[in-house]
Amino acid sequence: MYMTLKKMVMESKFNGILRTVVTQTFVLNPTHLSTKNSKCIIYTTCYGAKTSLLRPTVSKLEGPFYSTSSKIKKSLNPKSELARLFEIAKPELVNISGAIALLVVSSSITLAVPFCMGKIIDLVQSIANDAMPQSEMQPVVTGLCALFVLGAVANAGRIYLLQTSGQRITKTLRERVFESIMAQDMQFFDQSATGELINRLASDVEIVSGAVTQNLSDGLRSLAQISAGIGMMYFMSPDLANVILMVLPPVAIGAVVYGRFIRQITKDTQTSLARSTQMADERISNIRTVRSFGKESFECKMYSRKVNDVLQFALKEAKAKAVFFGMTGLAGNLIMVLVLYNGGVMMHSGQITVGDLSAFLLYSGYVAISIGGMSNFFTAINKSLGASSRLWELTDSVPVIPLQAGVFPDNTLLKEDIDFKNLCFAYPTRKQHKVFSDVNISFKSGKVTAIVGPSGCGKSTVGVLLLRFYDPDTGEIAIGGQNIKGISPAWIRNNVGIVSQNPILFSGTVGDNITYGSLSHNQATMQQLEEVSIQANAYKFISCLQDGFNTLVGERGITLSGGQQQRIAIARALLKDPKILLLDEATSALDAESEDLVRDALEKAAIGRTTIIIAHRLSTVRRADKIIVFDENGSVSENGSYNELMNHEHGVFKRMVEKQKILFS
Ligand SMILES: Nc1ncnc2c1ncn2[C@@H]1O[C@H](COP(=O)(O)OP(=O)(O)OP(=O)(O)O)[C@@H](O)[C@H]1O
Repeated sequence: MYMTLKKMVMESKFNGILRTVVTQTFVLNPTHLSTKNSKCIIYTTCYGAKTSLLRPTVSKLEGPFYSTSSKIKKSLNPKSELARLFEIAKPELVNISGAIALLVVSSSITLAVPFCMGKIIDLVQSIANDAMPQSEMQPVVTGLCALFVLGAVANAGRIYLLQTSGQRITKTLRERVFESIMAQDMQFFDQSATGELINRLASDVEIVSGAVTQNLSDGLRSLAQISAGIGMMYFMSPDLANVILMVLPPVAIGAVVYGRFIRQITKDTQTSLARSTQMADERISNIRTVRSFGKESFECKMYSRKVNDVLQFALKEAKAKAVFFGMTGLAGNLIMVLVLYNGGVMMHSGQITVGDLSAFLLYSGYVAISIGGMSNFFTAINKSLGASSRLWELTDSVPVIPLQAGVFPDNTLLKEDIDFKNLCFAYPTRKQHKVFSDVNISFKSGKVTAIVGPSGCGKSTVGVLLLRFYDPDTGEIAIGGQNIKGISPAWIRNNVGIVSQNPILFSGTVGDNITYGSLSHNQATMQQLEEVSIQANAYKFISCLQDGFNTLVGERGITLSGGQQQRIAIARALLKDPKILLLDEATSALDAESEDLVRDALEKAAIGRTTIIIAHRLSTVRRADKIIVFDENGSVSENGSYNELMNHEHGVFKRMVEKQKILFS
């Protein structure tokens, strides 16, 4: 349950100093709010620029004080969908305004053409009847040419400004969406497909930014031409103009129906496009599995099915588009016929001149073409509303575990023990399956603790809870007695070095991958790189690579052996000099020599650090100071040193060791 405080006045003690904090509107999520002894304890980020833990000694909350997540969405997004859409163009307001000003210039010139043409036709007729000298024509033609050049320059300027603004909006929107994706809770990633998210970044963003720049400009031009064209028609002949207006109401009604349809179909198309991208992404990134099963043609068929879904939506859209554009085209042509017929009659009775009728015809041509332009604009805006609602879903969702909120405690806290107290937990996507029910375990500071147990008992879950990828349902995890819910997750992650069974390296160089562990803006000196590589037993092999630290590792580090990847991962983890080490069975699946090198590096790294080994094999735990044994239900069945556990005659650990027939030296 989220809460929004409209106004909060609060006195807080922070670092021993009493401070008064007043916030206007601010949103709390449930992890930030708890009550203790009837006093409100609020962990928040509202104090100054830095994140802080505010423990108010006196707190007074002034209403309204309301809750529920839907409320929050409303309070965060009071604007209409359309207003939100145009809000993303705000930073480009100057350029877009400039483009609109140039549009006014070029459209005015375009709209003046029929009027001038009408006058020229009447002038030509007068010259032909010898009522005027030929020389009258020259300044008119020269003036017209100058006007056209000005129109062309204005048009070019408009297009340049809009194109560049569109690209910048696309960039900003992509950044915003990517940032929102990066900030989401792990639960979000458990539920979302990578390909789908990539599709939002690539395709939805493009549709949205195109609509608020290029399409907006084209739409405004069409709108200006329709209004000015009709205005000029009224100026020249109100009777004839009235005839034309008969055609517009059915077009407007059709546009509303069509707009709604397009909005929905765009949502459906983008969703099914996302599904096909997701499928392609998964299969291409796992091509080895596909190939080893010989499933290439099967996958092609599956992909074909997915893109066929996209095609079906596209066909529906095409039908609607065809009807609507056919209708607007017909409306335009009807306008021309009506003008010709009624205008001809009026000219015959001397109500208008041939020049006026020609000008009127050109204006009706403009209006007809502009109705087509408006149809395009209308389509684009509605498509964009469909695509943008998928983007707002992402940017609006408030993560339950924010990346930064909470205190950054003094690093001396890291010298304290880590305790899991009365901990109950189930993964949010599998609520019915309890991984832990009332678990109590502790990790002694500076010591090595190994966790063993059958597959699926929750060993790795201990690590993800410590890293606050998820919060426990009840109970707490404390460092030095301080509940980590009040500590910034960033602080915890900065101080935990992780080496996992399958370390993921990113494409880039060896140096880039090690530097990824840096806490100072992704930067490291060559000396630092060398130091951590030596500690990780990686320096020797890196020096033998063709380009040393500048050697490219390929996607996911594919060009390196498993042992080399692990040692780079150890160097990466050591670069931030973590006080806590989380080793998720980092020595499995290696040959004996590599395993020795990795194990030696890890043993050196563990010295002086609180180390947690998630042991999937029992051979790795012998040197641990303490071993925690989980049963298949995630309960602790035993704990103690290796020798203590092996001395339990019918102990679980001893049975496990014997069962696996592991030989210890
Ligand atoms: N992200 C997740 N969403 C839902 N369930 C999960 C998730 N991750 C793990 N689980 C489930 O939680 C349980 C504990 O998983 P965990 O990975 O902690 O076990 P483990 O003891 O480390 O297993 P193994 O030794 O096989 O790696 C398992 O039943 C697993 O299927």
